[in-house]
Amino acid sequence: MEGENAAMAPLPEAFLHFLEANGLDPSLYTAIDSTPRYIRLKPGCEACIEEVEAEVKCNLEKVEWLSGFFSLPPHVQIAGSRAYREGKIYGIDAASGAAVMALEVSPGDHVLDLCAAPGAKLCMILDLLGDSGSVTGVDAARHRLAACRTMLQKYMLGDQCRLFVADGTSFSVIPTRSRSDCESCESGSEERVDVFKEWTSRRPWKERKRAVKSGSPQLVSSSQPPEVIYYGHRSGVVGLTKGELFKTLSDNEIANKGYDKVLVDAECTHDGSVKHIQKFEHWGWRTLQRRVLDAERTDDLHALQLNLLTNGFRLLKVGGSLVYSTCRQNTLSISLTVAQNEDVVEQFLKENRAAELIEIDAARNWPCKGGCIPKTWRFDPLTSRTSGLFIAKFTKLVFSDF
Ligand SMILES: C[S@@+](CC[C@H](N)C(=O)[O-])C[C@H]1O[C@@H](n2cnc3c(N)ncnc32)[C@H](O)[C@@H]1O
Repeated sequence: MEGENAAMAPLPEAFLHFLEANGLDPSLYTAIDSTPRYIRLKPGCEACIEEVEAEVKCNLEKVEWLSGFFSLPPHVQIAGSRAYREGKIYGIDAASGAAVMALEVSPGDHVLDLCAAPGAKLCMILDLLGDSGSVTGVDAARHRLAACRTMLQKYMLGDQCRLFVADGTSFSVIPTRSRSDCESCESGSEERVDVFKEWTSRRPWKERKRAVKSGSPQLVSSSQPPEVIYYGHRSGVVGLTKGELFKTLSDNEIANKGYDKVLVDAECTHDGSVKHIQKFEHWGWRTLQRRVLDAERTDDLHALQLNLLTNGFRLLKVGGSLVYSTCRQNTLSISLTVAQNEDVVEQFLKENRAAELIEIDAARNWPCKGGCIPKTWRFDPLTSRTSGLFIAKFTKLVFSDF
């Protein structure tokens, strides 16, 4: 009820200008929210569709363009269902699923997810990876990454995964492709001390103390060293020394030993969901101006996104591919602004001569539209019936001066 009343109230002039400047239809904000909810079945759990339907008392509609995905009415809650609690289904928007599919993960790939928490895409990548390869998840928010660790455990996906609390704009840890990657592993038969043992959930007192000290949720800064908060026994961490795990390589070495695939699912701090915008009715439109439309904040966000994309690309090996996406879990997002998407892509291409924008072939069958620059794509919430997403894919060319 509250939502309906707010949805009918007129939008302030400044916000309308903002939408117009970004080619966004104001009806996004006046329409009643009818975007469906999506779930993804855990591979192997195909037989539980009827069980879920019975529990949530509605039919699951197969998403024809995205394997393993189903839509259900927006009001249906899945969190209380047995299938969800038992790790047979995931709650993940279909557009987010498309971003993962654009990566074209193959068995054996070493994948970096630079803004990984809370982990819906990371889990999907792991489900696609098969028995070899690894996934490295990085996030600057410790509490969010801890939730991601819980998710890995719930869905029993942690074996080939490692998680780092770190600033993605300066993160530098490369994948362990083989034991011979770290020369000292081969050095003689003397016993190696101080190596990472099997991961255990029992935390050493030092780490517990640090967590208590850090108190309220906060983001790590680029000056803080990365901290590994989880690693599976086939993630390439067990048996390495700290020095080997955090060894820094030159950009030339990374060109051979970097990640095969990188996902930069960049931060978009502004919550532009209808529900959030409606809150400004209560807080006042001046607050909206300050918190959402403020040019300085938008510039900061643009710089963060560009830096995340640039560092993700630095960690990619030559011939590998990187997907850049901006989306929100909330319905009807203003993450589709030009500043957060095409502008970032354009500036990145100008500054990185080894980067080439490439086609996402599968997108031709998705309910998305071309972005403002060729080969980029937008899931418009109104027409795609998803939460909205911008997506671009790059490859790394051989270039002598990167
Ligand atoms: C859009 S969310 C990612 C959603 C995630 N990929 C998923 O599928 O669940 C963006 C994430 O970026 C993280 N973030 C923000 N600034 C960051 C930074 N400098 N380095 C790494 N992560 C950052 C936020 O903590 C947030 O979890």
